[in-house]
Amino acid sequence: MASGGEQKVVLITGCSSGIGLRIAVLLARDEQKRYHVIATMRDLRKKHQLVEAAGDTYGKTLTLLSLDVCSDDSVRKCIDSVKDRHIDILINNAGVGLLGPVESISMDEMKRVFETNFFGTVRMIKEVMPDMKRRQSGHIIVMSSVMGLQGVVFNDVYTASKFAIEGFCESMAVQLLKFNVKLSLIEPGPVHTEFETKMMEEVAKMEYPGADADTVRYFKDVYIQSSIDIFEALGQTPEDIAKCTKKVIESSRPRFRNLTNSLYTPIVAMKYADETGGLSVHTFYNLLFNFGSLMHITMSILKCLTCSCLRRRTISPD
Ligand SMILES: NC(=O)C1=CN([C@@H]2O[C@H](COP(=O)(O)OP(=O)(O)OC[C@H]3O[C@@H](n4cnc5c(N)ncnc54)[C@H](OP(=O)(O)O)[C@@H]3O)[C@@H](O)[C@H]2O)C=CC1
Ligand SMILES: CC1=C(/C=C/C(C)=C/C=C/C(C)=C/C=O)C(C)(C)CCC1
Repeated sequence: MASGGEQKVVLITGCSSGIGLRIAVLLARDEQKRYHVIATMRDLRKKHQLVEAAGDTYGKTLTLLSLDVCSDDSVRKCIDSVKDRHIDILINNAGVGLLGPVESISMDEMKRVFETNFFGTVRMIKEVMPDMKRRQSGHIIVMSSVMGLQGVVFNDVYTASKFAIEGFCESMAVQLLKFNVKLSLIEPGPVHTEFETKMMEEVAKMEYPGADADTVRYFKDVYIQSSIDIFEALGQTPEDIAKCTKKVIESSRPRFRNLTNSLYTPIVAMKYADETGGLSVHTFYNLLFNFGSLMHITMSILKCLTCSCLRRRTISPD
């Protein structure tokens, strides 16, 4: 038990892999044992990776519960099973990606993304926030994305789901401040997790019916190739994001927005440098369609351009 205070109860969604798993393990392994981690996942048959990574913290500072963010029943049952429903820190991490030409994506697939990324997070906050407000304490963390701030071609629906959650949180944060409840967004750029692998597997097997041949070619031959370069040049590890999240939790005055990748900051900065939106739209167009083959070099230049001023605006894992 932590000396000089109670352990904080941290509930995390989507811990079967990737960022959620790494946050759960990092907090459970805290040397001062300041956290009791409730790691949740929708399918407990996928617990092995987490259990292995948790090592001897499993059953001590880390416990496992089943939770599907898309189900009212599952969320209610899970929170009711927590002692006194007391959660100090809620980490909304569960999320799914969706990539490809909009013409070939069914409305049901699009709704599934919003059900998980937007309504799933809202459902969790709705369930946990009233107790936090009553206690006048708590911290809600939301795993957003750089795509919550800026659109990326062929990620139209995923981007929209993250924009939606950014808008929701930006509104919510003001009210919560009145009740001494903190709300922070974490905004990673590309991160090497199953998120990336799952999407690449999808792309390999999909035919993209409904989209014309040129669009499919731009998507597969131009976007996907550039995206691979960008992941290679700028990709962070899930451990990096876990460290950034821990820093935000442990900060005495946590920021509302937390970009994690200083190499991606110049890309986001374009949005704020030109409020008409022209700069980002035309730069992205040029990067993709005019200098596509130079993406490697472009990414290197981007690294050089990342001045210390921009670095200071991100939360670094170290
Ligand atoms: N990887 C990246 O480049 C980036 C990711 N993010 C965000 O980070 C978060 C975590 O993604 P990441 O770790 O990369 O990807 P992973 O695919 O590795 O992890 C996603 C997790 O969400 C879970 N999940 C999906 N649907 C539900 C649901 N209905 N209920 C509960 N859990 C669910 C998955 O569980 P299951 O195994 O059952 O599918 C899995 O545990 C997401 O919100 C994503 O949008 C943000 C920026 C960049
Ligand atoms: C292709 C391309 C881009 C791609 C960015 C990517 C691939 C970002 C991935 C972010 C992820 C995976 C976020 C998850 O939430 C840029 C840089 C906008 C520039 C224009 C061309």
